[in-house]
Amino acid sequence: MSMLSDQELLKSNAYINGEFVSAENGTTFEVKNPSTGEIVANVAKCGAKETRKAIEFAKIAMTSWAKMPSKQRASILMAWHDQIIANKLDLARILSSEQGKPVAEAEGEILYGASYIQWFAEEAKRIYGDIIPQQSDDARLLCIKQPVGVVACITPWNFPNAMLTRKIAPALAAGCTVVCKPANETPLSALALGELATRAGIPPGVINILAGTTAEIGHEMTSNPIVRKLTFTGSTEVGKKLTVDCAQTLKRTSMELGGNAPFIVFESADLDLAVKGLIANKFRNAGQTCVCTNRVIVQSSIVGKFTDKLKVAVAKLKVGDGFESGVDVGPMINQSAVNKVNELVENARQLGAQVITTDSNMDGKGNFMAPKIITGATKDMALFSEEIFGPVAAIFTFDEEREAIELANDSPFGLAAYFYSNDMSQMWRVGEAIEAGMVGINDAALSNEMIPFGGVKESGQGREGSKYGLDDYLEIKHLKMGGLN
Ligand SMILES: NC(=O)C1=CN([C@@H]2O[C@H](COP(=O)(O)OP(=O)(O)OC[C@H]3O[C@@H](n4cnc5c(N)ncnc54)[C@H](OP(=O)(O)O)[C@@H]3O)[C@@H](O)[C@H]2O)C=CC1
Ligand SMILES: O=C(O)CCCC(=O)O
Repeated sequence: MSMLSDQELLKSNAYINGEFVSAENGTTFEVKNPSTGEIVANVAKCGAKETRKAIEFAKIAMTSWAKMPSKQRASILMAWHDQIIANKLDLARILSSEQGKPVAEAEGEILYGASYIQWFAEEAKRIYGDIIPQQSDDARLLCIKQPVGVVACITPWNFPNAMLTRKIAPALAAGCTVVCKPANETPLSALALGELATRAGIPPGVINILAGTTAEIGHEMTSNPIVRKLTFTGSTEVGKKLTVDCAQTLKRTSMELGGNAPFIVFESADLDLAVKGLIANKFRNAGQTCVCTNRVIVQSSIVGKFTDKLKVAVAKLKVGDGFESGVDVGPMINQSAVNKVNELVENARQLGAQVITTDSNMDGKGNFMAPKIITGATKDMALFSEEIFGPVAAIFTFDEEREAIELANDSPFGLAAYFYSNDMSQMWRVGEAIEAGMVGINDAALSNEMIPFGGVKESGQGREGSKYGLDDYLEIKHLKMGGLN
């Protein structure tokens, strides 16, 4: 990658115990640019052996990392944050070249990812215990919080930087050490974070990063008794499997899984605001985000007006290579993602929906897909219940508020939900009635490091970010100090 100002950030070996090492058998796998199909790097293909070693190094590193005063841990985390900010452009270029999203959007992700490190560096100094009112004169009752242990982190390809920092930062702040498996499509952003961790003075073994033979790595992570917690972001199917596997050694788990976000537009809504919110939310990362709108649910009385405004806005989106200026929508991650979205669109068309493809000569070229609006969508279509994960906005209609809530909640998922209304009592009623971990009211950009990110139902459990985010990485221990008389 010639466009990097610091070539040392492009790492292709695994980051284990502070060093970049090849796989024990020397094998590699290709990481390709989804826009061009070009090979960006050949990355060390690790398996069970390398994972076991990394876990053992993480265990050794934890003895001193957990004991380090929290203020010192915080300042090391801040040094890592500062390294990331100083190298944000190179990190964005690496991210865009392996994931495809426009470079400006990738830079946004780097800043977003770094914000979790800053937040948890601050929170590291606020891990308080408790003193419980005593029950007798001769004893005092206390609670202290301790790191849960070595943490395994498995992350997806859609946010190769931020999904990892959102896990590593709270783990390290709590005093845990980590072994991370980024998606094989996008390991380079993760490995660059390893290089910057070394530069920031994060001790060897505290962060380990490897990719390769997924099933072997996953099996070692879920079965090795040293690992005390697994945190995962990805599909519900894999999340369920990992949860079952972790049950054998009763590891704690945090699961950030698939969504099926409803976006309800009530007749009282500011339609321009709703369209603006939908465009930013639905087409972010080419629709490949678990909090992207999946079902646009619009009150019948305004559906025509809303759809007209949406068509105008969608037509302005430019599809293309993330390195071209002015591009809003990059490629899909790979051909199978394109095929999956096309199948959902075709299913809707066959069941009577109209498909409006905006005028883009990029549609169907390689991994590119032009944004689409589907009108006349109904519950029997697969895209009502399946995560679209692509740039397709499907519009369903309703007549009454009760119907909108029923449609929104008619899903096993419950991650994000959005609605637009200018009726204050409706805002409270609907906000409380929707089954989701996060609800945006007249706002569809929920994510930031200060809010608890996570879902209910089959969208997972646990919360990332916010003042609650450390809890997933801490154990509460009771100490009774007796014999005081
Ligand atoms: N909630 C979310 O943010 C995401 C949801 N999804 C949804 O999931 C669908 C499929 O996407 P996909 O990338 O396949 O998601 P996956 O859940 O398969 O992948 C997420 C991560 O889990 C890893 N993984 C997969 N199987 C195992 C296993 N048995 N043991 C350990 N790790 C494993 C993957 O490795 P690798 O891929 O490298 O082999 C990757 O690092 C998408 O279309 C979308 O609907 C996808 C990504 C993110
Ligand atoms: O899991 C995902 O799809 C990424 C969530 C992106 C965000 O934090 O908004």
